Amino acid sequence: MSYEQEEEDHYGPGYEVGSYTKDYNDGPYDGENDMTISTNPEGKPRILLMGLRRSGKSSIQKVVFHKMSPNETLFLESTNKIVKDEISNSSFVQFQIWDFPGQVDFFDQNFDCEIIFGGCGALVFVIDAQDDYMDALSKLNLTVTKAYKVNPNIRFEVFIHKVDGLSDDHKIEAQRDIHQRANDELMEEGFESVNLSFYLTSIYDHSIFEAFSKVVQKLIPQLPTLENLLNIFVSNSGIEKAFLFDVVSKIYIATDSSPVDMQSYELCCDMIDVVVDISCIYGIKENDGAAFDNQSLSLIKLDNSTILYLREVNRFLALVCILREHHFARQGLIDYNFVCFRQAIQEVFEVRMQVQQAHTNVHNASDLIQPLNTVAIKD
Ligand SMILES: Nc1nc2c(ncn2[C@@H]2O[C@H](COP(=O)(O)OP(=O)(O)OP(=O)(O)O)[C@@H](O)[C@H]2O)c(=O)[nH]1
Repeated sequence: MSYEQEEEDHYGPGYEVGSYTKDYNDGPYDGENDMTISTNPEGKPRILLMGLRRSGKSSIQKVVFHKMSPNETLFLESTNKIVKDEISNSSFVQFQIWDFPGQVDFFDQNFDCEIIFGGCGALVFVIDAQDDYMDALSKLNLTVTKAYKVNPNIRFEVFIHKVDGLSDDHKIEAQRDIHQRANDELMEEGFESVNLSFYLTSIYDHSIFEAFSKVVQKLIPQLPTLENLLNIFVSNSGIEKAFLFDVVSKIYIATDSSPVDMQSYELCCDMIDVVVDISCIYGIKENDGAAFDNQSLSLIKLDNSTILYLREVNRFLALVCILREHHFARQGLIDYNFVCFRQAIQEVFEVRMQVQQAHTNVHNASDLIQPLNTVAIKD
């Protein structure tokens, strides 16, 4: 339905929304005591967190996925074995994060590169920008070249981390310098086809959530479909910007194709916090006491004639939109288009579920005859 023809919109308030999501098991579980790890049997993408000691790997994982407040990370102990964390809190955000100890030694015979890098979707390398980063750059080079030889499909993501302590000029300079040195070194060694992406991050602001959103998005094969749906939705509803959020982690798994500015993203994150907090305090506790359900909806009017509008998409996903107040006069149209959008998302889920099911069946069958490290990880 187009923005111009809103007169005819009808939608029923009692529409049924199914959820195609699984229950999730939150919380970390310890990995094995050694470095011999088997591949994830469900074929979920795996994200590796690597970097020197105290660069901030565990803090990132705890803040983004376990709601730890940044100040509490001061008390985190050093990781001395691989910690595997299953992130399955949304149908689209399902992956494993493996947090590596800073002193990991690739030449240790317990470190099986084939298994570790073979089943990996993305490798996040964390560099402490407040420290001298020359050692980190050598380790980055060693890690990337080792991993690339085993699996050239890995996405390499470099977090230039702890930038909260740096001035704006210093940040830009650090990024330029690290970018140049890392790429020059790879070129010299003949790895010119390796592509590194760089992000300036800190756990003390939203930059770490934004960066992780981009890392995760690259692992979602349905991303172009989701972006397309969002583009259609915003252009027909008079909306300026829309984010599809994973509510628990506040990672956005897709947005429309207009550029993302940090302020808009932060506003939307804050809105999710408000909705979840209010629901937790005043919401009616049903069976599972969830603070976010299929009735979740919120509207916030800002004093600059802007509206933030949140709607539940499924048990784990929310759509958060930013629009001008006068466009919200046509709320009926927006809501009707939203119902169409939600329906389309469900169809994407259904297809995805079928593909995953088929993948699991193939995987189970192939387990009998082939070693685990040859199993495809991506959906
Ligand atoms: N200023 C600042 N400090 C941070 C940031 N992220 C992490 N830290 C601090 O960095 C220190 C080390 O963090 P960890 O998460 O334990 O580092 P790690 O890389 O997991 O360390 P290992 O387990 O030894 O490999 C902690 O004191 C954190 O509070 C950040 O964005 N900014």
